Amino acid sequence: MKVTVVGAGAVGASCAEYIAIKNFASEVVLLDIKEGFAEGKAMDLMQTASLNGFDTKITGVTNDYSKTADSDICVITSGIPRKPGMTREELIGINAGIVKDVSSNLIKNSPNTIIIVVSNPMDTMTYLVHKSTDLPKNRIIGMGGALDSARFKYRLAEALEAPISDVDGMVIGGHSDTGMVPLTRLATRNSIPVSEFLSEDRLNQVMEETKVGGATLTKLLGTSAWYAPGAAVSGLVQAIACDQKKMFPCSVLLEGEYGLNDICIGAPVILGRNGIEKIVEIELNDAEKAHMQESAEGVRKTNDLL
Ligand SMILES: NC(=O)C1=CN([C@@H]2O[C@H](COP(=O)(O)OP(=O)(O)OC[C@H]3O[C@@H](n4cnc5c(N)ncnc54)[C@H](O)[C@@H]3O)[C@@H](O)[C@H]2O)C=CC1
Ligand SMILES: O=C([O-])CC(=O)C(=O)O
Repeated sequence: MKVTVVGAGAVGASCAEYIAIKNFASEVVLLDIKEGFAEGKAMDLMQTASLNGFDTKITGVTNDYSKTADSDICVITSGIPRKPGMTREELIGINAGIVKDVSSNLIKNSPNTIIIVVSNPMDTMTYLVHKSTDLPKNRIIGMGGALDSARFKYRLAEALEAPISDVDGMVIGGHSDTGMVPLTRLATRNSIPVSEFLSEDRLNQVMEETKVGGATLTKLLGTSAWYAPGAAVSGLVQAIACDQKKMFPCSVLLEGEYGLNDICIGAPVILGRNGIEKIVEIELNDAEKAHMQESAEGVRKTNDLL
């Protein structure tokens, strides 16, 4: 199993590290445009191999796509991150050109690859890969919901004063400060709806904290987060590489599901060796449906800027 990660910055390197530590891939290629940067990150990571007990071979290259040839999975993290006070959508001007070029170079060298898009604004970048390449829809996956759901569980556990392993929950919709749809109605602690333990006000607070999860970290760090994003990507990569048939909310091209068409937005999917093997349609209540529609309108506005 060969995985390429484009962008050896904060998220790309964290993603390569988690993939290596989980020890399921034979090879990870890190590619960056900055001279020597990916080589340096790869060497540093390889020097953790004997300490962390992994056999994955990590190599770094400067913009040499021939070294990415025949990758089973390619992750795109290249592009600029936001600074405090910015929205993800403001990154479109620079990141759209980067994602278009990078995806085209990747596919030339790995025509059978599955692409995972991370660069922001992620739903629109995922849509751009659909529009600008011939890859079938099951092989283009946007990573956002897996991260947002992890943040949702963190906030739920905090409110419940419970360990995170007691908590389950999912966030669908757009990966934006206003567009996320945390499904509080379906969230549980050990199969019991969290509404049994938390007031509506507290649940609304959890929902709001989840939606601005990325912005909160950006304010604290001065740039956006990388550990949880890297871990979330590694989870998707592992589900595909190991044919796990795991369910994650991912940005996926919808063709009628959730009443939406011609848009990439977060919905639960089953991930296995073919990439997106199924889009799971769950019954939403009226408020959740309205929230999802509103979220889609936001994503479409950003898509219109392409
Ligand atoms: N979807 C999600 O949940 C998340 C998305 N992100 C997004 O991921 C992207 C990367 O974030 P960070 O790693 O923090 O940024 P970073 O600045 O640390 O790393 C980005 C890397 O991309 C490289 N790069 C730029 N243009 C390139 C090109 N044409 N080819 C190859 N490499 C190129 C840069 O040299 C840099 O090393 C941002 O757009 C950020 O908003 C970040 C966290 C979560
Ligand atoms: O907040 C950002 O800009 C980066 C990101 O998508 C996240 O951490 O959720």
